[in-house]
Amino acid sequence: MVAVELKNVSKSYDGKTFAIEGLNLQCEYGEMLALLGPSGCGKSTTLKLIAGIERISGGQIMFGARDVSQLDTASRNVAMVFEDYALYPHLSVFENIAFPLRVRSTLHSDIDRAVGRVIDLLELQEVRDANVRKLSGGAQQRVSIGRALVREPDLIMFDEPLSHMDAAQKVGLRSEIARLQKAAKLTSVLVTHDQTEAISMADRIAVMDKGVLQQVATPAEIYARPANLFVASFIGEPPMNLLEAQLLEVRSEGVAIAIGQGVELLLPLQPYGAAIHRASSNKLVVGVRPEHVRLAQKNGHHALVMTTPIVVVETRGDHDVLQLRSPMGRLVMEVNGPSGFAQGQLVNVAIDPHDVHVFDAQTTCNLLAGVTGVVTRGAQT
Ligand SMILES: Nc1ncnc2c1ncn2[C@@H]1O[C@H](COP(=O)(O)OP(=O)(O)OP(=O)(O)O)[C@@H](O)[C@H]1O
Repeated sequence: MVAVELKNVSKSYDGKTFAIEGLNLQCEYGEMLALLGPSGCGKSTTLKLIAGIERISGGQIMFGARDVSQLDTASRNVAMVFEDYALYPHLSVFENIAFPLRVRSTLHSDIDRAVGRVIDLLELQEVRDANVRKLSGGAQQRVSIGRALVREPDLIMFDEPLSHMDAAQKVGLRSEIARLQKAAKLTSVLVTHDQTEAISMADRIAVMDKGVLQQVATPAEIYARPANLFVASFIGEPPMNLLEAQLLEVRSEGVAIAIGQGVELLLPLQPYGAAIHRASSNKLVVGVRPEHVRLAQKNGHHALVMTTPIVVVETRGDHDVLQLRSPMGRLVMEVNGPSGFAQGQLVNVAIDPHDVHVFDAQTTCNLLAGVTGVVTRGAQT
């Protein structure tokens, strides 16, 4: 069931340019939806429009069957969790969480019960009466989540909630928020520029660029089938290799394309025999994720093997990232570490046509976007 729906929503601050344009988006009950994109893509504006902090310039915002487009923040029952916690530094954990209820003049006994329940849920019993200033960043953020939860909001919005944390705190709180969100079936919107955060916490991700929604899907779907070149290059670390290519011809055994300096690759007829007709010209872009550039196996049956020099070796602990100068163009590949590879060494790499993504160079769309029944590694649509 749809909890929040944005119908053709637009927002212009200056009456000339649009910070948000024609946004259609739904968040289901109990779902965590992430708004993900680079700085300036419009995710904070979208959050403010949903919360009622900013007014829409066009379209409609629905909470269930209720049109809230013209309602102020107080009438929307939305709670916010900010990156800087926004706690009252002179108050205890208990009093910070109780604050929204005290403002509403809730009965003392009801406050004790409601705050106690939230403190249990967040496992803050041991620091219940401590001053929030004495807590770690992670614990402070849990208190601010508690303060949001105690109001029993219809929607909870997380605005870059982990930005102020160090790497270890991030990992812990990421899974903690995800656990809470699932346990309490919180309908929530997460705003983040960090793909790891979105992928690890959200049920679905809405990727935005320049105020326009690029794709909304589960993390697995987005990874396996990015809708366009923007999503392909934004999701994945190291980013997907994107190589210029050309359509040669459709043959009985596959769709022949030439990549870079004429390296021929035969794409499988199913699904490319039909999908290639969606291309607006013979100019294509082929995407290969670094983990899909593999070391060729001796006596292996590979569709495409290239011998390429290693230009750079980047050691990352459990894996190494190699930069290669291949006839296809510059390629980044990921191998298990420590790999022992060195700069200048020649390496035989293989690419499986089932692993590649093919985009229309002009429209930037994935030729398989919206094509159903195709099994891509990692996801089935
Ligand atoms: N109050 C405002 N007045 C005028 N323009 C604004 C205002 N807030 C945002 N904008 C503009 O709207 C566009 C979207 O900004 P927004 O802050 O929503 O993006 P964002 O993705 O959240 O970026 P960031 O992560 O940097 O906050 C940008 O071009 C920004 O300059």
